[in-house]
Amino acid sequence: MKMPVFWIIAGTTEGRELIDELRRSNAKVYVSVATDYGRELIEPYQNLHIQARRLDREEMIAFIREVQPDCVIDTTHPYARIVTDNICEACRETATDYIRLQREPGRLVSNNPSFNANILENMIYADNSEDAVRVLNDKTGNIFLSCGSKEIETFTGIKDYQERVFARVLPMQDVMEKCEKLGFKKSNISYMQGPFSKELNIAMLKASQARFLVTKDSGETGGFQEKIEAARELGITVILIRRPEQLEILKRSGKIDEKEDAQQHTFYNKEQILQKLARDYSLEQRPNQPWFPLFVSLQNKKIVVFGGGKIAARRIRTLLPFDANITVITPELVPELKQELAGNEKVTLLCRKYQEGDCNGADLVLAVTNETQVNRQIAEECTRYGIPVSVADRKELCTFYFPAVVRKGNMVIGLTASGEDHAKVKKTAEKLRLYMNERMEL
Ligand SMILES: C[C@@]1(CC(=O)O)C2=NC(=C\c3[nH]c(c(CCC(=O)O)c3CC(=O)O)Cc3[nH]c(c(CC(=O)O)c3CCC(=O)O)/C=C3\N/C(=C\2)[C@@H](CCC(=O)O)[C@]3(C)CC(=O)O)/[C@H]1CCC(=O)O
Ligand SMILES: NC(=O)c1ccc[n+]([C@@H]2O[C@H](COP(=O)([O-])OP(=O)(O)OC[C@H]3O[C@@H](n4cnc5c(N)ncnc54)[C@H](O)[C@@H]3O)[C@@H](O)[C@H]2O)c1
Repeated sequence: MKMPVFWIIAGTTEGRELIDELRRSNAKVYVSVATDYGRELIEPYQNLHIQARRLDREEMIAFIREVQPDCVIDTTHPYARIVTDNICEACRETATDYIRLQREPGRLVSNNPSFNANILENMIYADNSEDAVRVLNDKTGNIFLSCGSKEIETFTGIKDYQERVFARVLPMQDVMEKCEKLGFKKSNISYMQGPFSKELNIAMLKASQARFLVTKDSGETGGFQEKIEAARELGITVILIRRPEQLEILKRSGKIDEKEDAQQHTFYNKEQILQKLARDYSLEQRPNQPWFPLFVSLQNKKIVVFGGGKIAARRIRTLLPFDANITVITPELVPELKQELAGNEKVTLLCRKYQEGDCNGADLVLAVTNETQVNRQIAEECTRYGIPVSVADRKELCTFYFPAVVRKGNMVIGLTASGEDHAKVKKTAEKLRLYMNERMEL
């Protein structure tokens, strides 16, 4: 059966969760994130291909034509409108299915009925930042912006903005420079990273003597509710910048024309989306299958081992009888092993840390350092060049498993529990060693 292919445009928690759900599936998963930081947040696995680059519309079209996904899953931020527009247009141009996964809009409800009445009375909807500025220019009193720095320049359109506007933005160099350049007073801008409690919101709104709070509907995990409740408690008017209209976006993907259909393309949680992917694109979750024992000659093959601790030592000892050329790259090596290896011309020791390119020319690689990030880089380098790699702290990154080896002469048993129970493998191997030594006449 054909393997389903998905292209996920990520960058949000929802996106990362979905990507993780596909780890054990039959799908081939392409992921695009905007930055290297976004890439680092994603746990790699074998059928996952990540690219960290902002694509424009034409590049998206080219990418879809190249990898031919069954559908494109847009998990970008609800307000990342330009990206969503581009994705939709690229889907329409290539006649590819478009699916949206996004955080559920924040619920403006509470168990207390007076809350709803109260907050709705004090709420003004704006279609976008420009619209919010228009509304605010008809009003007097201080304004607290909590809608990010991306469009903060629009708010310089507010009369007396240097006096009236207070803002809370992320503590990043470029954001600080931007705010200063736009002429905001230092004392009016708070550089802070969320999440923010209701109490903190109340304190900040009080300190700025705000009569208006401007916010986007960032959904429940975005601290939306805490802001709304703080505003309600202080009797402050909320200017709510609406989410870009879903229906309008979906129509542009060329995939729908009826309102009911819009619902079928938008999902608020991963369970719903996984059901759809199973139904429409034959997505299947695969149980963990046993790995096949492949016996290969290591004679004069080049094996590179990164790390020189307890585990690396155990594995090097296991490898020695198989007559490979072993290069060990590690700043430190356990002293007993150092002695054992001294004078062994099959072993080369390089006393330094891993460097990109070290795997070049290797037939087999063992990533056994105690630095997760380094092991991961080694795995990536090997995957790029098709070199089999075993990663001691992350079985998902292994393209082969290092087995427990039980040997007597040329009789070799390689043992693995398919990565599921290492302690059991060890115990079983010990029993087999005893059996081989005591009972086998070889
Ligand atoms: C067979 C053996 C060969 C060897 O290492 O020589 C081996 N692990 C052995 C022992 C062992 N490993 C671990 C413990 C601690 C106790 C425990 O977890 O119960 C013990 C027991 C001990 O050392 O006493 C911890 C551990 N292991 C892995 C992870 C990461 C993960 O699972 O993702 C973690 C968590 C690390 C952490 O938390 O940081 C991963 C792998 N270990 C593998 C091989 C590969 C699959 C083979 C299989 O099917 O098991 C695989 C998938 C990848 C690979 O490395 O190629 C060897 C027995 C040798 C013998 O006795 O002769
Ligand atoms: N698969 C297994 O059987 C198993 C069992 C237990 C632990 N582990 C995992 O294996 C890894 C190693 O365990 P250990 O007990 O040998 O650790 P350890 O701390 O004894 O040894 C780590 C070694 O890595 C080296 N190292 C550190 N940074 C390096 C770099 N940048 N480049 C090259 N070498 C570097 C150190 O010099 C040291 O020799 C850990 O990640 C551990 O979680 C695996």
